[in-house]
Amino acid sequence: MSNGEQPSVTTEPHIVKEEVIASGKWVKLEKTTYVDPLGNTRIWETVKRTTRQATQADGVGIIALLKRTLHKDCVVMVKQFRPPMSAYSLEFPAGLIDEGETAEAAALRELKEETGYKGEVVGVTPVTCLDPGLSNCTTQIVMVNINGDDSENIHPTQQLEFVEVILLPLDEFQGKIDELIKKEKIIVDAKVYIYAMGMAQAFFKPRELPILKQ
Ligand SMILES: Nc1nc(=O)[nH]c2c1ncn2[C@H]1C[C@H](O)[C@@H](COP(=O)(O)OP(=O)(O)O)O1
Repeated sequence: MSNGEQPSVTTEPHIVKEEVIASGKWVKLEKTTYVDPLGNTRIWETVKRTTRQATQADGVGIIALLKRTLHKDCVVMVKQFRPPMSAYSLEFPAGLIDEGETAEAAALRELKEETGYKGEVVGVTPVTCLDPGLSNCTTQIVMVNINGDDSENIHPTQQLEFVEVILLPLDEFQGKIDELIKKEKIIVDAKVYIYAMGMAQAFFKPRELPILKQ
């Protein structure tokens, strides 16, 4: 608050009711009635997927690292036309988790379908939200290593003809994305660009300082 006073929080915020306003095959729009921390009853417009299973997350995103002898490690990316954006996007391979499927199994299945690569899971995030001001959609990001020297991965054949696979070297990830954006009309997924900025920080090596302190 501008006068330095704290608002008097009296209530644990909670949902009162959820009413479906419109529903399609894949998504629905709900009117969410909730009580805010000041005890006021308010309305929020919420988007949900109709496909949510008993699994904790709606889908997975896959950070797949292609490792090959005598090559730089590359991140396996996909470019595809996304109707809601009316544009091509650059994303990590991703997809919805099927009923009864684990995030790890969904990641390996989607990676194979979208890129043709067979990978090995090396890590998985907790359930994370994607756009919490708009929707309850959640994802788990699965880290996958691909042995590019394996005969199965030398000429990978993808099953989705409208998905283009793009390999970007990990140590130049942000620069290569910036080059792509300059060259073609493409929208980059926020998860991808944030990962790229994190990688740029991780690979940044200060030259001037001989002694590094924390
Ligand atoms: N919001 C959506 N609208 C649609 O018309 N169709 C949709 C939506 N979300 C998913 N899908 C369809 C498209 C595919 O046929 C299937 C599975 O998609 P999946 O591969 O799991 O996920 P993405 O790669 O992220 O599209 O669902």
